[in-house]
Amino acid sequence: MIQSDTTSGPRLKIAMQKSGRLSDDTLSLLQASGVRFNLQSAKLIAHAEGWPIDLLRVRDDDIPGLVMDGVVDLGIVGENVLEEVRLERLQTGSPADYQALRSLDFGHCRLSIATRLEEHGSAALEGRRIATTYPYLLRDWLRREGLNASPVVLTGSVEVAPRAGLADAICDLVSTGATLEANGLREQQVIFRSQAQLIGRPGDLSQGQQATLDRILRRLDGVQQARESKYIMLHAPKERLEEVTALLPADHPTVLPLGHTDTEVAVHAVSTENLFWETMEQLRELGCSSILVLPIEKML
Ligand SMILES: Nc1ncnc2c1ncn2[C@@H]1O[C@H](COP(=O)(O)OP(=O)(O)OP(=O)(O)O)[C@@H](O)[C@H]1O
Ligand SMILES: O=P(O)(O)OC[C@H]1O[C@H](OP(=O)(O)OP(=O)(O)O)[C@H](O)[C@@H]1O
Ligand SMILES: [Mg+2]
Repeated sequence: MIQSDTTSGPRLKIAMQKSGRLSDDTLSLLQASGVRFNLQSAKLIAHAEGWPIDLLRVRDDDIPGLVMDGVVDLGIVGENVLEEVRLERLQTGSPADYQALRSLDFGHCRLSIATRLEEHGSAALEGRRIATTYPYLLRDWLRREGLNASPVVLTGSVEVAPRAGLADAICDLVSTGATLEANGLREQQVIFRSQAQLIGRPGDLSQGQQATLDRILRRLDGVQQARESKYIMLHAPKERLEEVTALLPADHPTVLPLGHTDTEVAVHAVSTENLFWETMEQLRELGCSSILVLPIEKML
């Protein structure tokens, strides 16, 4: 049978974390791109409404391998897990290739070595035991630093290991630092920085799958761009217009006449950065009024 449209042929399979830190942001991003799923909590697979896309909801640790083995076409996963699995697979001789498609600007965290408050510096790690869920990333860093220390592999509750006498230090994810503080630990060294990534399997997709992916990527870019942008609106005195536009973080503001006055104009601009309070105050000093900074939902 000849398949001529993008809705026939193999569907695009995307793996995402079923339940955890990345789940809500992943679903929100897909939803903002117009890809919606009717999720039933017990089900592993969900079908997108009106798209040839299936969503597989799994443990985040399984996502890189599913992509690298070509079991799914796309995956959304933290770079920390991605790199850990890639290093492990390189050592065990399993397929470890993938395509990095987009950094998604959520799930920001860092993998850090932490010791008890009274200890200082990474030199103190020589010959010590370091508890971690990321032995491959840790060993890779120790090798590059020329340090001899022994990873103690734990699957959870890494932060209690020093208190429990299981290790002298830990190597774990940090975001706000609250977990370290609550456990009397001090962050000594960041060894890896991470955010969520969209990755693709190695090899070519079918024509229809590629068309679906291209469409999603364009929309994701639009969502990301919109999230980073603001719509600025204000009324400006005509005679200070040049000074006003020079202050705006935007290239080509639109200038419109106002019905009720000849001395003022409306200025509208899309800015790729936020408008700081200081700039708003300077605009006020130039005689601007009704200064609004609005979020943008979509951009194409
Ligand atoms: N405190 C944090 N702040 C921001 N992002 C984080 C934080 N902790 C983890 N992450 C990111 O979110 C990912 C998932 O974290 P989570 O704690 O949900 O994983 P998990 O417990 O291993 O889940 P799973 O049950 O899927 O294996 C991490 O691999 C990391 O990329
Ligand atoms: O620096 P903080 O903001 O305190 O974040 C760090 C904590 O967040 C993650 O755990 P999570 O809360 O996801 O729970 P888990 O360890 O049970 O997965 C990570 O494993 C740390 O324990
Ligand atoms: Mg996990």
